Amino acid sequence: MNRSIRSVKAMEILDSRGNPTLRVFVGLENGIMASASVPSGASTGENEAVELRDGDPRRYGGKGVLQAVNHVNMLIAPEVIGRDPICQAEIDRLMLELDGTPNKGRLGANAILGVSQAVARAAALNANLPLYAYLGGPGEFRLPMPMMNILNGGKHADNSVDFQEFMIMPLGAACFAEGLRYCAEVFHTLKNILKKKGYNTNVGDEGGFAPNLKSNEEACEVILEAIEAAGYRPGQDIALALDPAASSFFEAGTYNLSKSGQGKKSTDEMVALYEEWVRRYPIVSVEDGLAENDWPGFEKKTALLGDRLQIVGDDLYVTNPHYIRRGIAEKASNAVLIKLNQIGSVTETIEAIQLCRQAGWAFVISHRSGETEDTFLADFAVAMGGGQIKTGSVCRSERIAKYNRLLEIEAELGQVALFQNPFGKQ
Ligand SMILES: C=C(OP(=O)(O)O)C(=O)O
Ligand SMILES: [Mg+2]
Repeated sequence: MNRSIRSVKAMEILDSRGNPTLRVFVGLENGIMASASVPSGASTGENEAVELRDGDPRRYGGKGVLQAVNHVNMLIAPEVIGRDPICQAEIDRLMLELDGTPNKGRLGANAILGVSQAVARAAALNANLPLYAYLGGPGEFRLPMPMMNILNGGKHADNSVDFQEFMIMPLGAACFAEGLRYCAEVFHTLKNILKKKGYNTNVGDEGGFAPNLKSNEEACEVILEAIEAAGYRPGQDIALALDPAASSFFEAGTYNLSKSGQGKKSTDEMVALYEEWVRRYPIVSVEDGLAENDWPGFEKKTALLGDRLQIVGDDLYVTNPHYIRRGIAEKASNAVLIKLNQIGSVTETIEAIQLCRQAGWAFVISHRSGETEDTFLADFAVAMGGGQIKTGSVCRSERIAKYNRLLEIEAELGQVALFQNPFGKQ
């Protein structure tokens, strides 16, 4: 049966923050129909590919995406129709050429990524394979270790915490399902502890609690208390990971911890703070501990702590092979956060991951703070085999959808499913 692409159509839907985003449908001549939805960040890196928004204040305060929808329907569709969906790289390259800008500013990275992901899904359905098996091949059966955000601050929450994400990693769990259970139990225990201490238990954009704590340190301490109260050993069973998202509090050359009232810090003082925290708390990973343009700071931090700590670049690299190459040459970190919509196509995201593999660097597949119910990310994490995923807490359905998909994949893989501590034995 003819599997070539018969239709490409986009529509405007809402994401988890109630902001517009795209859903793209790709139909094949043989009747197969696939769709994919595009996420959206809040603490965005300045070099991310362009998320095209209409800017018309009469619709969603200017955040509408009808232009991007129109670009899919009127400009991309005529070029992609008739092509073979298994030619992912060719279709992605074609869209880049059609866009013609270095940052996808004409068509919009949201338009291009929606098509790119829907094409991958259509090809997987056509091959009668689950998406993870189509993208990863028969040798990929590693489930990712959750890096679960359970306490929010920064731009993701209206509270007194400067650092954006305090996460837990169930390093001692024997399988993904068990790891997810560890995390869910700690999440519920944390809620009770926060309540008892008189804090609110509202949640931030990714579903972590957003209490008005007295300091950033208190966030680590209350989570450690929850890990122990839930019956786990901090560091062995469950470790901590942070994403301060430091670009969001970097002002005029200093790190301004204004939400907590802890004052301004220089790069050296921030590095010293992380060194102290790594000694005090069982922290295994810090993402964006410094701002996106603080390359010398990242180098210093990696030289000092890189043998003990996973140092992840998110805003620093924006999933862009160009910046990842620079990071590898300058030893600016030892890991990369991977977000499909920062670069804007499946092929370029895989290229970014290839660079990490070649350098012996770790990579963490990540959601955005604005998500949809799409579970592409879960399959993608298994297919890429990096063994780590960041996809929020367990009280928001758009995040749980990814966890539930990973549970399905683990069950489907059965005996061959692999779940490993990415940092070796604790
Ligand atoms: C997921 C993140 O947040 P956002 O999507 O807002 O960039 C992050 O910074 O890692
Ligand atoms: Mg980040």
